[in-house]
Amino acid sequence: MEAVYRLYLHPLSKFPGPRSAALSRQWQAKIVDMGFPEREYEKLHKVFGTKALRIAPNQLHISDSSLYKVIYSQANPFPKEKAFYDSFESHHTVFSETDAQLHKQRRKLLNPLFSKGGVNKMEPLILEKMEETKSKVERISKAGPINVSAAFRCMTVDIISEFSFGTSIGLINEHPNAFESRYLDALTLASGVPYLRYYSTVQRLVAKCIPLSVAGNFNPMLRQTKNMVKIILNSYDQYTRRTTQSSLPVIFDFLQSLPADQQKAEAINMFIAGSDTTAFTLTTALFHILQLPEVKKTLVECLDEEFGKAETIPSLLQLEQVKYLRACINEALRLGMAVPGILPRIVPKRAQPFIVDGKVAPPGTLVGISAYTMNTDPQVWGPDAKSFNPARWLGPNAKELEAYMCTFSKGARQCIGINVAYAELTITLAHFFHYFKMELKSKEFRARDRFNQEVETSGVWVDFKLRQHS
Ligand code: HEM
Repeated sequence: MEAVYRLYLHPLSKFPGPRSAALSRQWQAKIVDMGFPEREYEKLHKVFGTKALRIAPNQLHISDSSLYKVIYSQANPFPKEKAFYDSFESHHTVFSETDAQLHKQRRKLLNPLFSKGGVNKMEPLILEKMEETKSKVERISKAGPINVSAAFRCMTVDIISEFSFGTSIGLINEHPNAFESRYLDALTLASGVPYLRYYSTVQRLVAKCIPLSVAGNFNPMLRQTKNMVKIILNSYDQYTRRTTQSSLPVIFDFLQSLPADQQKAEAINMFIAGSDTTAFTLTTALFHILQLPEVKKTLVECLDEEFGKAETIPSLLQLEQVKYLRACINEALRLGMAVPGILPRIVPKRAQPFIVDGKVAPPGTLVGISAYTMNTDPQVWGPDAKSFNPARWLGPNAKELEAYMCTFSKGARQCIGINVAYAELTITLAHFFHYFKMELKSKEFRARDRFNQEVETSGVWVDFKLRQHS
């Protein structure tokens, strides 16, 4: 009976899509499990000739980019889907809050820390951690290529942990001769499992029956996740017992009006949102630039000029003016989107119906447009939409293009860490391309979408030699 309803009578029955998707969420779970659902949805949009593909009994995957501003708007965005964001178990944090008013209040508390001025204060911290990473790369690269994905993950974890709660976890130098850390797998688990749990009934059930505190006693990876959370919680205790003000602002400074458990949840959440995302973009940047000799040459020449002008090293502000560096960063963000998939939203009850592909999607329908759809739309980016081409950011319509790049999402729920991410990307890429001669050793770059993209364990390997500067 339910099957007949979903196929023929359901309000979404007029939207095309695979029959199994209309019948149950199992189809979508299978697609997610394949590793990169956006590519499958892209094919199916073509097969069914639609801009609104039914991918679950109550869900549409939309490819009409003109609707992005409606769904993810600044003034009146469609609300986040509670079940999806609850699966991250960071209830009521700025990321997971589904109530618009409560979200606004929380975001207001955090905005000063993440403003351009706030983030500029982080420059010494980013430089310090980048230098630590660079020195280690220089030392261990004599023994062979380095997995840059792991190196950048260690670096971004150390930056964000210090930024979020005032204590660096210390992954860069955890292992003396490699970028290896027992916490990297734990981080993968912490950031990817909620997504899988949302789609898999079995995982959901296991998580419900066996809390992390118990499961951690049996599974080594879960034990590390538990330990990682413990470090964060200890850092909060250290923060409350501190006798002097730390030189850099930390997240807790801005959350004093909240109960302790909410401050801790926000710090854990920030730590997960802010580490692998930037590391993935840095890895993407290296992977593409090192394959394109002309791009690499132009970038290095521009950077050499900027470093040559500076008395010691160029500041973040100076590096931000290097147009070709900015173009490479934007292109790495566009193609290397760390969060490529749909961010699920619910169609609200409003005076104007929500019309997509000429049909009404009724209130309560789950909808979303992915960064993948927006960032690779040939109508916007041209026939080379899937190629790495920094020059596209140097033309007269570059500002216009920014409106279509949705790597950080848009509107009221867009990423709060944009300035942090740009600062890390700018400083790291500038120093790495100025100081090192790099050669890509990996032939391919395999990643899976688990809400955040994860580089597969095979990694991305690069040979490093120090460049000679006169
Ligand atoms: C290249 C790096 C990054 C990318 C691509 C990225 C991407 C995103 C995206 C797509 C969202 C929207 C998620 C949703 O609606 O479900 C988001 C939200 C968020 N991001 Fe980022 N992010 C990055 C770096 C960071 C950093 C460095 C931080 C913190 C230091 C951070 C913290 C957050 C937070 C707290 C939210 C929730 C914002 C809200 O709902 O108000 N992100 N990010």
